[in-house]
Amino acid sequence: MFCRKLPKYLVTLARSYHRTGSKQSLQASIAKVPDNLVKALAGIVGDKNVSTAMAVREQHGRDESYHDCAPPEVVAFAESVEHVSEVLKLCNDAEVPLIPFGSGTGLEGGVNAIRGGVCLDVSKMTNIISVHPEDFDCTVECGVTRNTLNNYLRDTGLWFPIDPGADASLCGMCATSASGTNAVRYGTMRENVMNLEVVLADGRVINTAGKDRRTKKTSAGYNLTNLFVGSEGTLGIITKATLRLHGIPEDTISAVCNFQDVQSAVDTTVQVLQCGIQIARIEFLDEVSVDACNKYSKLDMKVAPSLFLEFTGSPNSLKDQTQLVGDLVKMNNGSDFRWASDIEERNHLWKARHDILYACMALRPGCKPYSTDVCVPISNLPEVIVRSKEEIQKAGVVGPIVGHVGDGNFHVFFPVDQSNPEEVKVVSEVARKMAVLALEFNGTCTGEHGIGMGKRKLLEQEIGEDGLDVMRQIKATFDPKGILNPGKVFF
Ligand SMILES: Cc1cc2c(cc1C)N(C[C@H](O)[C@H](O)[C@H](O)COP(=O)(O)OP(=O)(O)OC[C@H]1O[C@@H](n3cnc4c(N)ncnc43)[C@H](O)[C@@H]1O)c1[nH]c(=O)[nH]c(=O)c1N2
Ligand SMILES: CC(C)C(=O)C(=O)O
Ligand SMILES: [Mn+2]
Repeated sequence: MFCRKLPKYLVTLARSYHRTGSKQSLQASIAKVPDNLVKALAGIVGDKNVSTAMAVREQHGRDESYHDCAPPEVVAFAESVEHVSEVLKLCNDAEVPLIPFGSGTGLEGGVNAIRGGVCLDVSKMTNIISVHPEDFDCTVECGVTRNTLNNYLRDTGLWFPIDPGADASLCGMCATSASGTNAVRYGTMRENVMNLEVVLADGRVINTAGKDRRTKKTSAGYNLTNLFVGSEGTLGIITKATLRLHGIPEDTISAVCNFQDVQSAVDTTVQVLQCGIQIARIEFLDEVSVDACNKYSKLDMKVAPSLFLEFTGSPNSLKDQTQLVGDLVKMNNGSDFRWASDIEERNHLWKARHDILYACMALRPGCKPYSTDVCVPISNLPEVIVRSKEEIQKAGVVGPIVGHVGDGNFHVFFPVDQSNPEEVKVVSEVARKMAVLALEFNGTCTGEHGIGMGKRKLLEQEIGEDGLDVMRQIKATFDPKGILNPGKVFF
């Protein structure tokens, strides 16, 4: 059976672990922890659910980003909220870092165990607990991915539209406040989460909106739900999410068109939104991204700044929307409107869009993605994109631009050779300048990928010293011993 009270020597080890300054002494004390901790962990989750094998640790010590792998000391797989709660009590008592792991598709090094400790993988918790079609909501366990949920929902005529491209876990998506190509129509995770079950650092289990509550609105006290959305595993482990569902649209048409320059494409986007057109998706690709996309996804688009569009609704509303958008495209000298109405053609187009990260990496085989993620008010978008492109060109690096431009959000996916520190430095500097530019234009350094390890300095610039102090106080309230994903969001 699991022993809840930790042996005294383990507690002492854990304390010295926290006090040690140098990396070497830190590692030395970590190295002694696993044998005992592993035993205690196995007592909770079972032998088959604990691993110290290097291959498993390495798999869990990195996400899809360029950040160096930082393997945890141990990986434990939870199968229930009780497991999560007991593991947290154990780590909290021993003051050992604990890093939640969803599906590892993050882009800011969120799962990297930069201070060692235990990785708690929650991907085995895959129950879809309830679906209420008449109320447009569902409740899922943390390991359910968005594709699994949408396959499950297929016969109900409903779907969960938040779509970060990757088949991420839905609670990982809560943890990073993910969004993607559908946000212009449906919002982000923030607007689509109604309640969360969260295990706190000391093992207590709370429901952020109260147990079993699933209302469309609430004014009951502080908004704990949205405090945990975007908390990146630093405040608690999300074990269940109650999510809003939406009706699958009656009809869908997609289109691609291209422009003479970046400015015209982005101006068109701004005008579409300012006209109040309820577009389902509007994505920008610059000529470098289009070229990458053509090569990787076997498309033959004109290599020019382009918009990928999607319209949904009744046949009549589709007619109105497409006509109006067509006029705006023409007004901005856009051309080559290509429609994709049959499902295969549409799927191919959007698959190409979702594969863009890999398409950009294929421009320089062996490189890892360094992704920027700034977001600005839509009216500032044309200037920020144009000036960002100038910075990329000045630095002489490959920097394809792809944007959820309907939200004022865009990325540069720099393929970066991690083994070349000079190159990493140049790319980091362009990314930093872009973020600072976005801040000057009333924007944020991250629209959807989160702070993780890569944007901690920028967070201070964005929120200000006092704002950051309040965030630290919140962290200390939820996690007084600082065991939850240490070194993320803050230094
Ligand atoms: C090809 C491709 C394309 C995209 C993206 C990735 C990739 C590989 N992403 C990024 C990514 O999919 C997104 O960050 C997911 O929300 C991460 O979910 P995971 O389950 O993989 O979390 P992952 O395991 O990577 O963890 C991410 C962070 O959340 C924490 N965490 C995970 N599960 C938790 C839980 N249950 N409780 C508490 N904390 C938890 C982790 O500790 C970590 O800090 C993205 N994103 C986006 O917003 N828009 C986009 O367009 C894209 N596009
Ligand atoms: C590829 C990922 C990082 C993304 O955010 C996107 O495609 O929009
Ligand atoms: Mn994105």
